[in-house]
Amino acid sequence: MKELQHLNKYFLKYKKHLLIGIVITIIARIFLLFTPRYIKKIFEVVEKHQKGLGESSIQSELIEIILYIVGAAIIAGIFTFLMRQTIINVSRYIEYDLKNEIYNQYQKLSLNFYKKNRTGDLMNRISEDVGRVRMYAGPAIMYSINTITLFVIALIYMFDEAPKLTLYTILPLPILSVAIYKLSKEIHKRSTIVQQYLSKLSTFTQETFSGISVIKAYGIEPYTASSFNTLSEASKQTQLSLVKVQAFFFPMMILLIGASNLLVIYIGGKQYINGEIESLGTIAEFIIYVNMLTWPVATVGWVTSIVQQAEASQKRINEFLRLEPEIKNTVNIHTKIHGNIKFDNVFFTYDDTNIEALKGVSFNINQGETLAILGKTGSGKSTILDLIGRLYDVNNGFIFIDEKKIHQLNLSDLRNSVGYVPQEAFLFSDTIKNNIKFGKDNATDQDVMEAAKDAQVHKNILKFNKKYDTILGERGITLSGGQKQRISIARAIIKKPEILLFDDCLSAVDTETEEKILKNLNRITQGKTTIIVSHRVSSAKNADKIIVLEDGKIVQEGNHNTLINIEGYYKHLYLKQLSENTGSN
Ligand SMILES: Nc1ncnc2c1ncn2[C@@H]1O[C@H](COP(=O)(O)OP(=O)(O)OP(=O)(O)O)[C@@H](O)[C@H]1O
Repeated sequence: MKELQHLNKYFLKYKKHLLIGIVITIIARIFLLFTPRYIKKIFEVVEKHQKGLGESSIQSELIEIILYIVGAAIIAGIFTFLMRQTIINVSRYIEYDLKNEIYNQYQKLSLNFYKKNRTGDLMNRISEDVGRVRMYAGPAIMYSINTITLFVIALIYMFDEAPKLTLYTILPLPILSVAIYKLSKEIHKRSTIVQQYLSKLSTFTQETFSGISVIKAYGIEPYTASSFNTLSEASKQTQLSLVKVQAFFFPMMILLIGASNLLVIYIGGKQYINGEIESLGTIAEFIIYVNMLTWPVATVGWVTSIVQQAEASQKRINEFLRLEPEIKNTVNIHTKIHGNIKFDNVFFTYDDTNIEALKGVSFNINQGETLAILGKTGSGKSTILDLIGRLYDVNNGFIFIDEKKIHQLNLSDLRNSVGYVPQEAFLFSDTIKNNIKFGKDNATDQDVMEAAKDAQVHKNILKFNKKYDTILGERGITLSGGQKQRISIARAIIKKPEILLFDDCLSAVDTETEEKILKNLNRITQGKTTIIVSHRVSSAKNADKIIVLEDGKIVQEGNHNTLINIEGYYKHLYLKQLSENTGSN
């Protein structure tokens, strides 16, 4: 129960609802327990009739009792409804709060966390694990209060009436409870395996459908179909094995209720014959008690297993909730960012791969200047951009923004001042307009259009039927690589940030469009600090400063005019691309 203590703060938050729920449960059970006692009274009235009491008085007594029974049942019904409305509702509130807590924590955690944990696992903890914890926060608590109330009140009545018969009646109940506990555990074990297979099946189908064009192009449909068959066959077997155990549940309940009923009739009958109990009504009353108590007793086993599952799930949830984000904001006051950037002997190694991506990189750019970074693939270009957005912290050396060490800046101010266009454009399944506005929520339609024009994608958008309201992604149209890149550029420039980072984001557009975009960027980025990572000299040639990286180190530094006159990577690339262009003209 240690892990579940995490929920105490929520119980405290909803204590009023819970207390009302508990009181309502107790009232509901008290009214429910009226029925057996009145049934006994009916027997007694009939017995009186046998002893020769007047017909009309018996009739009115019977009608009175029946009215009591109906009245008690209606009240018990209303309170049972309210019981679910309070306690189960609390569990839904807690489920909502817990999901939000986990989601907010996920958002705070750094990129490394996402690399170490699979998306499926993150999703499971926020959906299935929270679902199991909810079963503890609602149904488990409700059934426990229910059982305790019912048991205490019923046992008081029963002992008062016939102590010996009571002992015999409740004898099989602990056996039932233990049996249900064992069965619930087995059901849980098997349903976990069923769940695993279901998620394997959905991952498989999802991947197949996402990669359907590759599958069709390679003609491997029969192979994927047979893999699917094997997987679904295994899944079917796990389902069948689960159903087998589940099938035991009700027969076992019926068997044990039957055994208790038999004991009541046998022992009660003997006691009646011996004169130990006065009325046959007592036996009828006890049979109803047995039937009333069986389900709550069965739930003791069920609830125990729910609590165990919830404890295990909460443990998994707590593992993530206790994680401290690696990148933390330590500055609460706002910091204005101007855009002077300085790298001072920066070293950076990726945790998971142990790859040393930057080895003593130093450079600086003043506010409003443009820096181009070139270099072979894997030389560390994107890493520099990630470090400026503080997606990672450096291992050694310093990054200064406006003469302040980067970790001395308010993190959200820093990120709000950065417009980042990643190497692989990521667009949401939403309208084109919302994808562009993503960087600036309050942007007007005019702003969106301006940004799209500057990114040279406006004309393309107008060709779609619904123009800016065209839905992208799974539910909508698929864009070409170049169109995606340009929408991603529009998203960054609409923000009008102080620092713009372009990570090889013109690779999929033709050189003519590239030229136009660069011309627009030149205008837009006046006064803004811009870093362009590229493999093309055409993107770099107008930059105030160019650096060439090789294996995490700066090997060349200068501007276009100086670098084309020095032997090295830049001149080599320039000549190569020049000859390619003249060749193609
Ligand atoms: N998220 C990551 N986790 C682990 N290693 C990484 C990660 N990103 C990059 N690396 C490694 O760090 C090195 C530098 O990568 P980086 O992406 O900065 O290079 P790049 O110059 O931008 O390459 P490209 O031109 O192909 O985009 C590479 O060896 C790469 O394998």
